[in-house]
Amino acid sequence: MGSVVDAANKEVNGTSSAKKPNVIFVLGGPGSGKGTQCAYIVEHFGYTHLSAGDLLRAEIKSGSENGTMIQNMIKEGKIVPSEVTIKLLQKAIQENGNDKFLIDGFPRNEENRAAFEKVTEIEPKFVLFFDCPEEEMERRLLGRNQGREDDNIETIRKRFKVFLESSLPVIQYYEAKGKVRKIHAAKPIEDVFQEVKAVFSPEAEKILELTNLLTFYLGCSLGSSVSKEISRLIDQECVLCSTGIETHHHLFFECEYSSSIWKHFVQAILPATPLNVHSAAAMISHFRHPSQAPPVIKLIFQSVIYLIWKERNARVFTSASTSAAGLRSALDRLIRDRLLSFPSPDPTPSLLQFYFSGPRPP
Ligand SMILES: Nc1ncnc2c1ncn2[C@@H]1O[C@H](COP(=O)(O)OP(=O)(O)O)[C@@H](O)[C@H]1O
Ligand SMILES: O=c1ccn([C@@H]2O[C@H](COP(=O)(O)OP(=O)(O)O)[C@@H](O)[C@H]2O)c(=O)[nH]1
Repeated sequence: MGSVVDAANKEVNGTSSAKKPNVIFVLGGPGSGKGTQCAYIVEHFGYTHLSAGDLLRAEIKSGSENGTMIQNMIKEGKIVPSEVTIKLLQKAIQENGNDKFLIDGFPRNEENRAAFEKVTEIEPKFVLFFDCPEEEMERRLLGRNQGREDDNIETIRKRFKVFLESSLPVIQYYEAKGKVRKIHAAKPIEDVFQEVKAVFSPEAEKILELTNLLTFYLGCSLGSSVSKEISRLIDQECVLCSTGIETHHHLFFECEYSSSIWKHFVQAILPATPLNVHSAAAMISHFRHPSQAPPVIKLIFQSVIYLIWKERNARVFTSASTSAAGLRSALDRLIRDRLLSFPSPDPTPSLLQFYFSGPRPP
């Protein structure tokens, strides 16, 4: 077992992403507080802050050949051509010794996003989205007082329009991938940072790792709403076993209740009980089995995590609870129903037949 996990960990760490910097896109309307919160994140979590707008303004000041073009675009609230901004961002990343960056105010449209991904081959770890009503953003920008040529009411209105028409679709693109962490940004600075801090907490990092690994290995995510809800877990006594603190690791893998669910699939389908997200990933990636195995295993992992999470919520928010045996039966039904809807590969046996070669609930 150890060797399989080691091999998979090596594979996870050895992917090209290990050499690539860790990037978080910080998005939100003009004046939503991106720069302000980035300064706090830098101080608390050691990221390097790269503001695309600041880099463009520095380029104007440097007297570069693009300076006048950039200045005119900013004055009009328009988006500077991708190649100019991406070159500046790439240079800033390369010149910096850090390996984790907040990219603030970029990508501002779909073209920015696609070009950045193509040129740098960097996928953001997640997108921090500061959601703030226009009236509040307008008030803040008019009071910003940094001598910016674009902080006048006429340009501000143009920037809002560009944000709605061009930048929101980028946020929606990442939302569909379960990567957006939305922050309610209309509150006082310290309150906003409390929300930001939760996104960067070790537990949130772990669940991000869990969902990213599952996405990576399973080829599909748990769904953005489930991932978002799971990331809100707070440390309290585990409602499934009442004997541990409900961390993600405990809830999904260590807890007696959960491990009894996993054990149900051991022997016939899974080689061992997954101990953590890495061993889960290892099993998925190193599974040597007939062609039917990968989709079935993928479904088992998704279904177990989903039903454990549902059971946890039922216990936290209602008085209902299901025994481990009851959950195993529900899981069995869920998996069979899902497998019935899968197209059957040739030649037989079907996915369902493969699943039935495993154990049945007692
Ligand atoms: N939560 C907040 N409440 C009130 N004012 C804020 C808040 N966050 C930022 N500001 C102020 O609003 C202005 C715009 O903030 P900034 O961080 O520059 O926004 P952005 O980078 O999104 O354009 C600044 O003057 C800043 O001090
Ligand atoms: O990737 C970027 C970032 C900024 N800008 C330009 O720079 C201006 C100011 O952007 P910044 O992020 O500094 O400020 P915000 O509008 O978020 O307050 C924008 O309106 C755009 O004209 C751009 O073209 N591309």
